[in-house]
Amino acid sequence: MTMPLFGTLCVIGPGLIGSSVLRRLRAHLGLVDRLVVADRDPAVLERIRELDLGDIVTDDMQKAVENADCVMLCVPVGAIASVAAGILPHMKPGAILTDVGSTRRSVVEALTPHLRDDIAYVPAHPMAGTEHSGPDAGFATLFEDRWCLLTPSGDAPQEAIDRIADFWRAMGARIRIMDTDHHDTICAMVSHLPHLIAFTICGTADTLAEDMRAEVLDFAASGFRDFTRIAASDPTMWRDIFLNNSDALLSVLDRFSQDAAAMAEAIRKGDEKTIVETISRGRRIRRSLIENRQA
Ligand SMILES: NC(=O)c1ccc[n+]([C@@H]2O[C@H](COP(=O)([O-])OP(=O)(O)OC[C@H]3O[C@@H](n4cnc5c(N)ncnc54)[C@H](O)[C@@H]3O)[C@@H](O)[C@H]2O)c1
Ligand SMILES: O=C(O)C(=O)C[C@]1(C(=O)O)C=C[C@@H](O)C=C1
Repeated sequence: MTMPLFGTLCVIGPGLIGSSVLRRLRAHLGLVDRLVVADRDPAVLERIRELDLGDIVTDDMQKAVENADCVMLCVPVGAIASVAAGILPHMKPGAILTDVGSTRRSVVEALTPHLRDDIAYVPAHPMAGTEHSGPDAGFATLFEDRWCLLTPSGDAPQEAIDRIADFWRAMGARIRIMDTDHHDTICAMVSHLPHLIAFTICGTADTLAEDMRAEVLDFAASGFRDFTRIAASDPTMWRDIFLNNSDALLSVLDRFSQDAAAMAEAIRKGDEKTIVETISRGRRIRRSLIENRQA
């Protein structure tokens, strides 16, 4: 790995993910020479200054990117293409544009018309996070042992792909390169559908409580608590994810609904074999996640 990976790195949107990257870079000196940090929210910038996570901290996106060797967009997926459109004309020739967005197809389609021939675009999605957001939520070890999914287009130069892969390895992540649609289907299944179910089940429990005029959530013990941790996540981020990965999400939701209906049918009929098989399969899968260090 050539050091530094980037002379100047510009991070736009230093929330949970962006500030975790910045913290890691502050903890492992030498990966980049200079950190420029930009956001549209003055309170976020103030916090980044207090935490000393940037060498230059600004709300001027165009100035922020002009000397950067790499610009990393860490804003919600619904804002990635418009922020990219605003900064691309001001980036220096030969620089790399990357982002950490949770969805790919619609973001790439909206962003591609703004790309320049002399800027490589290498999207990278770290499969790591928490239900918290903002600059105070980040931590330097967030990406350790987690997958980072790179989805470069066929036009992206290999050198830029290698550079972004090296960057995420330095964040502690394991790298997998995959196709855009493949990415969206996988993430719909393992990330977007669980969030949809978690948000919805909290509402279902709350409505039941209203209907029964009784406390329901007061008695939510660890099953409900563990299952719904992710329902505390940020509404803007998740609105954008659901709307930007709607086809893949609706398709896996449909599969899940069929499987849930099959389980309901087994319970209705008293079909013990199907019930036990479904539970045992779930248990096996959950245990294998722990063995793969992803849980
Ligand atoms: N939270 C997770 O678990 C997670 C994991 C992997 C990837 N991601 C992706 O990473 C990105 C950031 O997520 P996060 O959880 O760090 O979000 P966050 O809410 O913690 O931070 C987002 C930051 O972007 C800024 N921002 C929003 N719109 C902007 C705009 N138009 N111009 C400039 N700044 C703007 C906000 O002020 C905020 O500081 C999203 O695309 C998300 O899908 C999130
Ligand atoms: O662990 C959590 O709280 C997360 O929501 C992290 C999580 C996920 O669903 O796995 C959320 C969105 C991402 O794009 C990647 C990771």
